Amino acid sequence: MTWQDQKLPADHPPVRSGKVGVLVVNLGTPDAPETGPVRRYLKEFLSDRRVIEIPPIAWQPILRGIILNTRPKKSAAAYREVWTDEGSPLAAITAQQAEKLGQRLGEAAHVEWAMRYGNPSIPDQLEKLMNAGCDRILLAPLYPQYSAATTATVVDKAADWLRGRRWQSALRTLPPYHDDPAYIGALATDIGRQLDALDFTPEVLLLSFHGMPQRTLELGDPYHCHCRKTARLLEAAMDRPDLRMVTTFQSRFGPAKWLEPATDTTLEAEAAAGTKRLAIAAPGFSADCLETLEELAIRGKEQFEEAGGERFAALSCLNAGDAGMDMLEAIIRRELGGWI
Ligand SMILES: C=CC1=C(C)c2cc3[nH]c(cc4nc(cc5[nH]c(cc1n2)c(C)c5CCC(=O)O)C(CCC(=O)O)=C4C)c(C)c3C=C
Ligand SMILES: [Fe+2]
Ligand SMILES: [Fe+2]
Repeated sequence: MTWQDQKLPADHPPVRSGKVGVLVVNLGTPDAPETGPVRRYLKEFLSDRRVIEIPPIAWQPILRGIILNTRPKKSAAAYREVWTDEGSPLAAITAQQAEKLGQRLGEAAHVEWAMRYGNPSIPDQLEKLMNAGCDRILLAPLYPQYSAATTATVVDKAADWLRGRRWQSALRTLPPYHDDPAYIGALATDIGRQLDALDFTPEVLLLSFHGMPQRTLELGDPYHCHCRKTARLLEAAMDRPDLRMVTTFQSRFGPAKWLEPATDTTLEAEAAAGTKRLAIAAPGFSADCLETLEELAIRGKEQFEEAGGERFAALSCLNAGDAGMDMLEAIIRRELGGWI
C-alpha cells in the first residue's frame, strides 16, 4: 500500500482540486444610499493609511469629529441621484463584469468579484474561491493606473487574509495596464463610438482622471505618470486632429494641494474662454460610479453650462460592454498564462 491509497480520516478538511480563480476588485461603495451605510463605508475607506497619509493620531480626530458627522449625509444624497434597482452602479457593474468574464473564461477559471471597502469583502470572496477548489488565484484590481491608494491597498488586504491561513493559495496580481495596447484600443474604440453617436460635434474632449494629493507624486507614486501616459497614447490612437483633448484630475478632497488641472475649474475655464461644445470621458474608471455619474455627468454639466457652455456630454466608462470585456478577457488570459 502506498500513501496514496490511504483513506482520509472523516474529519479531514477538504483537499483542494487545483482550480484557478480570478478575483475582480474595485474600490467599494456603501450598501445603501443612506447616511448610516455611507458613514460605515467612508469610515473604513478614509481610515486606510494608504488613502489618507496623515498619522492616525492627527487624522482620526478630524475624521471622527468632523468628516463622519458632515459628509455622509451629503454623500448619501449624491448616491441617491445615481442609485439603480441593482444597487450602487459601481457594485452592479463590477458584478456584471465578473459574470461576463466568468462566461468567457468558462472551465478555465472561476471568477468572483469584491469591493476593497464594504461588500462583498476581499477576504470573504477569496475564501469562497478557495472553498470552490481554487488553489491558484489571480487578484485583478480594475485600476488601469497604479496607485498606492488603490492597487497596493487591494494587495495589502489580500495579504492580510493569506497571513491568517495555514494552507495558502498561490496568488498573482494583475499589473497596471495603463499603457497596454488592448486597453488603449478598447478606449479609443468605445469613446470614438460614443462621440460619433452624439447629436453635436464637441470642440474639446476632457479626459478626467481621479485626483490624488500632489504630495503622492512627490513621494514617488507613479499614478500621475500613468494617467498622463494613458492620455497621450489615447489621443494618438483616437487620431482626431479636430478634437482638442485636455487631461484633468477630479474629486478633490480636503485642503491639501491635489493634482492639477482640476476638472471642475477646467470646465469653467473652457466655457469662459468660449468653448461651447464639450464631451468628457473618465478613462481611469473601469466602471461608472458616483464620481462619473454624479460628479461629472450632473455637477460637471451644471458647471460647464453655468459658465456659458452650450452642449455637454459625459461619456460612459468601458463598463461591461464588448470593447471593455474583450480587453479584460485578453489581459486576464495573458496573466493566467502557465496556469490555464
Ligand atoms: C483622500 C481621499 C481620496 C483619495 C486619495 C482617493 C483616491 C482614489 N479614488 C479612486 C476611485 C474612486 N473614488 C471613489 C469615491 C470616493 N473617493 C474619495 C476620496 C479619495 N479617493 C471619497 C471620499 C469617495 C466617496 C464619495 C464621496 O463621499 O464623495 C469612487 C466611487 C465610489 C462609488 O461608490 O461609486 C471611485 C471609483 C481612485 C482611482 C483613486 C486614486 C487613484
Ligand atoms: Fe476616490
Ligand atoms: Fe507624472
